Amino acid sequence: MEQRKGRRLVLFPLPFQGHINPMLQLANILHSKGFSITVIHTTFNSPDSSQYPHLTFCPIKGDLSESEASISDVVSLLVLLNVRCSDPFRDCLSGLLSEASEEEPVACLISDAVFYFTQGVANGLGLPRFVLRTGGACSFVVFAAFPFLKDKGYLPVQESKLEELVGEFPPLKVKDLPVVDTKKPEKFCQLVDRMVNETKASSGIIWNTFQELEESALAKLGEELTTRMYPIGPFHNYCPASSSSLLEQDRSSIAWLNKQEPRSVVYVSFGSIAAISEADFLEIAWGLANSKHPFLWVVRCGLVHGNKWLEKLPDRFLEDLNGRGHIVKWAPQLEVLAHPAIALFWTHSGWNSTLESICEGVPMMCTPCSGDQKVNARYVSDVWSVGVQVENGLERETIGRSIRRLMVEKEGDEIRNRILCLKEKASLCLSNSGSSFQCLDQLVSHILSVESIVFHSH
Ligand SMILES: O=c1ccn([C@@H]2O[C@H](COP(=O)(O)OP(=O)(O)O[C@H]3O[C@H](CO)[C@@H](O)[C@H](O)[C@H]3O)[C@@H](O)[C@H]2O)c(=O)[nH]1
Repeated sequence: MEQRKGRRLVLFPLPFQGHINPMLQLANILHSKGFSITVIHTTFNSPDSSQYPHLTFCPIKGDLSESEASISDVVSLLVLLNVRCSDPFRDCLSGLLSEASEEEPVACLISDAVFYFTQGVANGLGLPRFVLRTGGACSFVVFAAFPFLKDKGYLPVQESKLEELVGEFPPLKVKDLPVVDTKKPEKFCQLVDRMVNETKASSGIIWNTFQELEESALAKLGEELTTRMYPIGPFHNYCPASSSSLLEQDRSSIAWLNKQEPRSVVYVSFGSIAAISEADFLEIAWGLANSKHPFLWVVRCGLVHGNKWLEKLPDRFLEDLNGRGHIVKWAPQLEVLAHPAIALFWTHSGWNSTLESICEGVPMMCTPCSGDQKVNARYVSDVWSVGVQVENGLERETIGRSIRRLMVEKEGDEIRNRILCLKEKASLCLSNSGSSFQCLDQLVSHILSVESIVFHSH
């Protein structure tokens, strides 16, 4: 722990698991650098403050009503959050600024890129805002190019062009563009534009990635943006365990893994938001059962459209597998990926899952569902070559073939060797002279320098 800096930072995570985890990891990292931290959060999906006694938590009120919180269209939900949080967030932040002691002034706000409204609030209060982008740089490059992609006719995506290459963004195909299935595609484009523009207007962008992984995407952004960038990830490698889970992690996963052979298990999880059809659910179930490999499968409540949990699983499905399959509602994913029994991660390619898999050297089988996941999956399969993608629909035969490619065939060994190299780089970048280590020091200096401007203006 470094000497206290006498400065407080205010953090504001977007209230979803894939965004809360990296923001609270960042809170820990900056706390260890000597800053005091206040986390402003919504009451919707509020983090468990008891896990973080060293941080101060400040809930805002009146963010989402119960019926609003259950809106299933993710774009509508994100836009609504930006509207509903605006007033209570401003009140909360200005309260914190006026209460702040002279010995410990607030240096800056760090908020999620998707909370675009916070840039205006910070400007109004004379407080510098840094952005945390929880996704990768590779997808952000594409989001930033949405106006260009519209001009060129790639967007909105046309069914007949799905397999075409997007010439300006190799190796992306039209089907890899990070669009979201929504009733309001226009609203989605506006959301992306606002996220990108307000991020560009910020004092700096903090990335949960590392230079060696996304060299070219970061370089491209460096040419396009004047905003300073700080790739200081992978965040979760700084501190051992993530305790920001909104759902209870089922420890039976580890007890079950302890009984499996080394490097034998397929771990299947599609993150905290993705939902799949009943038909896909059954194909996955049969694909796993037929593969003959042991599997640990996270089936979240609500993962299958219109279902509570496992009601559509065929009768005696697990019993007939004689212990070869284990299903939980939520797993301690970091511990699972680090377990020696894990051979393969079948993922929806959320950015956190992708990074976590790289850091443990676990090859990936990708079925992206939405948004940035499609870009991440293409990078996993075609740029870093550390996994394969199950393309053109989920069918038990193609699932079986993909599992075999990774578990049995020579290609699988090559993929494993490549991801072990990346794992090594992910750990080196945090060492004393590593790229993320150095960027973190630069970020700390930058935060300390912007603070002095505000300090005098208050
Ligand atoms: O059983 C589980 C499953 C997941 N996790 C954790 O939950 C997080 C999930 O994050 P991620 O893999 O990024 O998936 P999403 O929850 O889908 O994340 C959202 O946020 C990401 C970061 O912005 C985006 O890349 C995704 O597209 C978006 O859906 C990870 O830290 C996992 O370790 C668990 O702890 N237990």
